[in-house]
Amino acid sequence: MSDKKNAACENCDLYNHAALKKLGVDATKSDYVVALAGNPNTGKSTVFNALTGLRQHTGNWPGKTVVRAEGAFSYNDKKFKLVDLPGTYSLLSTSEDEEIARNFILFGKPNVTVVVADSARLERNLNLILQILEITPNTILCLNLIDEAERHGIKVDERSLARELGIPVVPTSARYGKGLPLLLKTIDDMATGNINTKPHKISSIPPKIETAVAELSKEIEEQYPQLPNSRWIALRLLEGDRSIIDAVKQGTLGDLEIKK
Ligand SMILES: Nc1nc2c(ncn2[C@@H]2O[C@H](COP(=O)(O)OP(=O)(O)OP(=O)(O)O)[C@@H](O)[C@H]2O)c(=O)[nH]1
Ligand SMILES: [Mg+2]
Repeated sequence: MSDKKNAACENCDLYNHAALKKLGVDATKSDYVVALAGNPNTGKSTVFNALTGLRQHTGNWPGKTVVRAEGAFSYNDKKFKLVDLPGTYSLLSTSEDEEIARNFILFGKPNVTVVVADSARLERNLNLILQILEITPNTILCLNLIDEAERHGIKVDERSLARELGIPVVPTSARYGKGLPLLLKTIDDMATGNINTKPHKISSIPPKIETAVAELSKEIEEQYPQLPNSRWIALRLLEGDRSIIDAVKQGTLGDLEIKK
């Protein structure tokens, strides 16, 4: 093979996919942590199984994953712990599985959060995507079920979406392994700091509230220096989020932090 041919091969999907090693449940001593979040029934566990080689329960009804599952893969000689979260429509925990998902995104400090969305029902997925962008800039949108969307004549303009959201958008068809090589590469690039995002933020907050948020987040930071996202917690407290208020009252906010 000529050098030119080799160089082309190194950029092709197949080559990059070959850099993947599925490591099953052995998630010890990982270099990076990656969370899989998203609405119920969008294919999170299907992506998880494809990358780890494990067999998390999948099926065509919502609410299959009820606790978080952990697995691992290595890619380009780096070890990634992958965490499959229960499906959730929002981060304002109203049920136990939503709380599990929210707590991990908030306190598990994942290096990368992949939001797996249903391309055929993108609009209803956007609420959660925007909420996650409020918490972490290290987010990738995985536009899954692209085959289903095509079947329904829906074409998503992923470039415009990436520009509007300010994060990478990767179309996939996880059940058929399509798009996963690019997803892997994007996860790797983001974890190693080679991608800068500019996440879309929900419209600005009135100055009075902004002052209150700033004061409150300063106090939270002093009380709980280990906690990331003190601003997000301050916003939830001002909004009256019951589970966060209770955690502060009972002095268990720090306990929400998840050990890696
Ligand atoms: N056609 C098609 N089906 C898919 C694709 N990805 C996943 N599925 C199917 O969609 C269904 C749901 O997949 P899961 O991986 O269980 O979804 P989940 O997001 O983990 O669901 P919860 O755990 O309930 O939140 C399963 O029947 C999968 O086989 C895809 O790209 N195309
Ligand atoms: Mg699942």
